Amino acid sequence: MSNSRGPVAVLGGGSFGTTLANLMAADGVPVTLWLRDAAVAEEISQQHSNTRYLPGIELDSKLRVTTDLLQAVEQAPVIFLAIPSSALRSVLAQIGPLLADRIVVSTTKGIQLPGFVLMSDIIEEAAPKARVAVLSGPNLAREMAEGALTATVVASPDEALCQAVQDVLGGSKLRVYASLDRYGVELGGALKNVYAIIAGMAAALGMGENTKSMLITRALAEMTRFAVHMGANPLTFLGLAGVGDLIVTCMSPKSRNYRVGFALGEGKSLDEAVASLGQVAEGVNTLRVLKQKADAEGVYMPLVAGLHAILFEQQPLDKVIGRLMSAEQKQDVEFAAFMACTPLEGV
Ligand SMILES: NC(=O)C1=CN([C@@H]2O[C@H](COP(=O)(O)OP(=O)(O)OC[C@H]3O[C@@H](n4cnc5c(N)ncnc54)[C@H](OP(=O)(O)O)[C@@H]3O)[C@@H](O)[C@H]2O)C=CC1
Ligand SMILES: O=C(CO)COP(=O)(O)O
Repeated sequence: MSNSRGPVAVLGGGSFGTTLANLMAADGVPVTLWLRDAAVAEEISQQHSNTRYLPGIELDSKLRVTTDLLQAVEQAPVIFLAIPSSALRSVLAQIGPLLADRIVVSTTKGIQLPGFVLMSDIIEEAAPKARVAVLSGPNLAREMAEGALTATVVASPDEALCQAVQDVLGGSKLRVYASLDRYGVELGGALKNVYAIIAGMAAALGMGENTKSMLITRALAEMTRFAVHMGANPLTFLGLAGVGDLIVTCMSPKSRNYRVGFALGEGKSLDEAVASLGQVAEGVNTLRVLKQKADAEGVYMPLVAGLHAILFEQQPLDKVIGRLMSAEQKQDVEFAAFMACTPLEGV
């Protein structure tokens, strides 16, 4: 069934699934994109476009598409998942046993209830015998689809698995770095969405460049503090899946989470902001899950608490900002103390 460059299946025909599948197809990898909407499948196959999610992008004519989930995964030793976190369980329920011994790569940047469930947890529950990795980095789909150069991280303690994903996905437009810290990479990808909402809000409110820099830097401190508390390697957050992804999502109006924040800063309600987007912004749900977990674990996350207060506790923005600015003044990079006692390998 396998060789070092495919065949590959990509599940999910939104912005990111279409982009990843298209990159690999253009690079000569045999790839099948699965999506549920027959009209979109027909458009991709006949017109080589996906106007719902990537308007104006011409897709490679070698990209194969299907609405038959079993057919997509049957012959693929490597399977990428680009399904929103809220839908991952229902998709995997249809194919779990088929995934035994396959490489399954989650690109989904969300966390789900009950508790604090990562996408890799959901995959391992549905497909206990799959070889699971996560992929994360500064990867705005639209830019990648336009051919901009970027890099990403594939993370798993299984080095052969990482190598297989590097072989299949790495190409002239995309460098794929490996990491052993799957947990840290997955947390980085999910957590930065929350801070992108805050950054979008700050931009809409006309806040200064110093303010934006402070926000991004303190966001990095906060997400690292949480992740280290949970068992991740702090050094992961200095890499592409940490600071790399945080910078791009907090600075770019192409990020859907940033756009939700911007709409909120313009005075729209959360429902209006999400509805006008028409695509998934994982940060809204992640904020709920993260706040609950940070409280339960006793981790200090003032930015998360502040955004939660604005979005879900009806607290006025100026009061929240006032509280953040008057909080006790602490040490900079205090989380670096962990680095001295944390091994460099993945955990
Ligand atoms: N876009 C990006 O730049 C990046 C996104 N990601 C992550 O990838 C994940 C997917 O995001 P993205 O592609 O952007 O999302 P989009 O909103 O662009 O697309 C969502 C896709 O998921 C499909 N979908 C939704 N529910 C189901 C379901 N129950 N069964 C099958 N398909 C379903 C949608 O199908 P339909 O149209 O039929 O509703 C659509 O094809 C997210 O977790 C995101 O954080 C990661 C890196 C970059
Ligand atoms: O994860 C992303 C870029 O790396 C995409 O971010 P958004 O989901 O906010 O668009």
